[in-house]
Amino acid sequence: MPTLRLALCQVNPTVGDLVGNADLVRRWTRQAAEAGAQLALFPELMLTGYPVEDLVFRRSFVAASKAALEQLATDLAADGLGDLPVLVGYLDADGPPQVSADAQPGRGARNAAALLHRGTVVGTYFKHHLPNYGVFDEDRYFVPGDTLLVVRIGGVDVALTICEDLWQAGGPFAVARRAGVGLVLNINGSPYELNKDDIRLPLVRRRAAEAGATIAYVNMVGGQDELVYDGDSMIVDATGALLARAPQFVEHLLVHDVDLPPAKEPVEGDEEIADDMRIVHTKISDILPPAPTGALARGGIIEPVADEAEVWQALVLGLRDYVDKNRFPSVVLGLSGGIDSAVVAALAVDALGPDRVVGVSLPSQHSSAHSRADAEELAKRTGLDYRVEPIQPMVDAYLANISLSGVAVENLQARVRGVILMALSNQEGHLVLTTGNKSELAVGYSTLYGDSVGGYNPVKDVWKTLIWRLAKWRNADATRRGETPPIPENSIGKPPSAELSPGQLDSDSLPEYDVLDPILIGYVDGDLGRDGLIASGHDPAMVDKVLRMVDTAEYKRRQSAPGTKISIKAFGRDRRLPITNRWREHG
Ligand SMILES: Nc1ncnc2c1ncn2[C@@H]1O[C@H](COP(=O)(O)OP(=O)(O)OC[C@H]2O[C@@H]([n+]3cccc(C(=O)O)c3)[C@H](O)[C@@H]2O)[C@@H](O)[C@H]1O
Ligand SMILES: Nc1ncnc2c1ncn2[C@@H]1O[C@H](COP(=O)(O)OP(=O)(O)OP(=O)(O)O)[C@@H](O)[C@H]1O
Ligand SMILES: NC(=O)CC[C@H](N)C(=O)O
Repeated sequence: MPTLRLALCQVNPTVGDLVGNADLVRRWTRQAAEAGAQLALFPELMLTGYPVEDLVFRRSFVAASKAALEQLATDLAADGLGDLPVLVGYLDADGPPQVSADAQPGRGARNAAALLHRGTVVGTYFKHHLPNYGVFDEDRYFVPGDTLLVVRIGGVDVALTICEDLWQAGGPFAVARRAGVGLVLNINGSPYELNKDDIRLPLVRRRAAEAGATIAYVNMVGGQDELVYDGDSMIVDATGALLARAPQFVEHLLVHDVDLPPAKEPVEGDEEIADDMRIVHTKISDILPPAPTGALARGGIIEPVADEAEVWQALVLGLRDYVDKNRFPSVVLGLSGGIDSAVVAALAVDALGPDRVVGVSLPSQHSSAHSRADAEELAKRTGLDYRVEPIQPMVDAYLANISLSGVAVENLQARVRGVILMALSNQEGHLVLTTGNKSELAVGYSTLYGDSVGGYNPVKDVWKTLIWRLAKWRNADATRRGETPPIPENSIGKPPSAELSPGQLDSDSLPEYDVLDPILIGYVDGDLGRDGLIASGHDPAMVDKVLRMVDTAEYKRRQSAPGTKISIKAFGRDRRLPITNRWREHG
């Protein structure tokens, strides 16, 4: 039985950085070769990054992607790595964009994978199943492929597939069984969602059974605007046994020796028709690197971590990559002494280090002594750059010149804070972090152009009840490691308050968060209607109140900063609703 040493390269590409991404492939291919690999795999749209969105419509970008692929094949050979077959995702096109006036049926942009060997592209596969739900819009961009490519490597027949091909029954994996392959490669740009890693393994097992073959699944890591990729690359054999699994949220080279069935005829050039796909065979078996020597490569199996640890890592990576890939030197945020800003500050310090985080206390006449003390305590524990900028003189200057009362005065304070944070951003170059959690965003509990100012919101997709769980987990984790817990216990324990008027508490305007969040989760994440929410046990009057708040806050969400998606339905691209909308479920 042949053995192939596979190298799954779980790397972090950057959208649009064709040169940098190609360099990443060259560096990791070298490492794979040094580990004795016989086949190296890189993620979906590796060369362009993923998703490239409307860059697909730019012919110049498509041409650059194709040229970068050819150049990469040449460079790998020049690097002395040409003997190692490398599978890499890239953007291709065999016709004008689908949206153009000269569009041709069945042709256009392609989400593609190329097998590189000895300085040339020896095979190309076009993604067959295109995801068009949630954050994915691939029907807008790509034409589906209809051909399964089978390559013979080291005496094993290997089929190439891309991401969504794995998520739907039928199609490439069923066709792979008809082709009698021993191994299916699946390259991914699969964004993180809480619990998705629990879905992936059973899914890969089902497809392994469908194909009757081993599956090597490689996913990218890193942040891209709202999305964060968690890696979680793995190899599962035809019986469903998990052979190797990479850690989440870090770059990783997973090298593993896999025993595979020898190829049967047919060979190169033979074609069959199966389901709605053709099968094309390419034979490159004569040009393998020498068999690896020494000990067997065993990639190891990383066990999944607790939900809070997983979400924390996702938020840290999403923030770090947003800041670094957009080339910000540092971030700034307002520290109120409350839990949201404390959690965002702790995330920022974990992501960037304390020297790159500025925390500003912006007290007004309503700020309590404890909130100032808690903000200062957080700064001391984390070591971030702490400043105090009292806002009252600026608020008073407004009020001396314009007559305001009630909510207008409350919001003025939040807006003066926003002005100061944006001024510090302009003056010193920091990215402003905004701190509204998902519960607040859902019900519109924030001041437009006030505390909602900012370029990125690390907790945009985190329900308030999860914010508290994360804070407790992060502190406990620090204690376990013998470190100082970053978040003051006071900030975790005290009742939430905007402190915009005397004695104000969130609970004056909102239900308690342990009542609010389950209704919001049903309405937002679950798309339940009023009747469904009441049937699942919620009080009808409370449901009406909450739904009214959510429905009328759409305009605020549409203007809100992007933030890391961690749930099945994040505000923004996952959940799109009209602002002007008279449909109401509530009484
Ligand atoms: N459909 C629509 N399309 C576009 N714009 C629309 C709109 N409807 C209202 N507007 C505009 O929005 C304005 C109202 O929004 P906005 O000015 O934000 O004010 P508003 O939502 O009335 O008040 C903000 C609320 O958030 C609370 N808050 C503020 C700050 C922090 C926190 C916290 O979480 O701790 C809570 C605060 O106590 C207050 O209850 C209107 O005056 C109008 O200009
Ligand atoms: N006194 C303040 N100093 C600095 N920033 C503030 C102050 N008050 C509010 N902010 C900013 O506005 C955001 C929203 O204010 P809010 O009072 O809701 O605080 P929070 O941190 O969200 O905590 P909580 O909602 O639990 O009170 C804060 O996260 C913080 O970034
Ligand atoms: N890029 C893709 O095709 C991703 C789709 C797939 N459902 C996933 O989330 O992993």
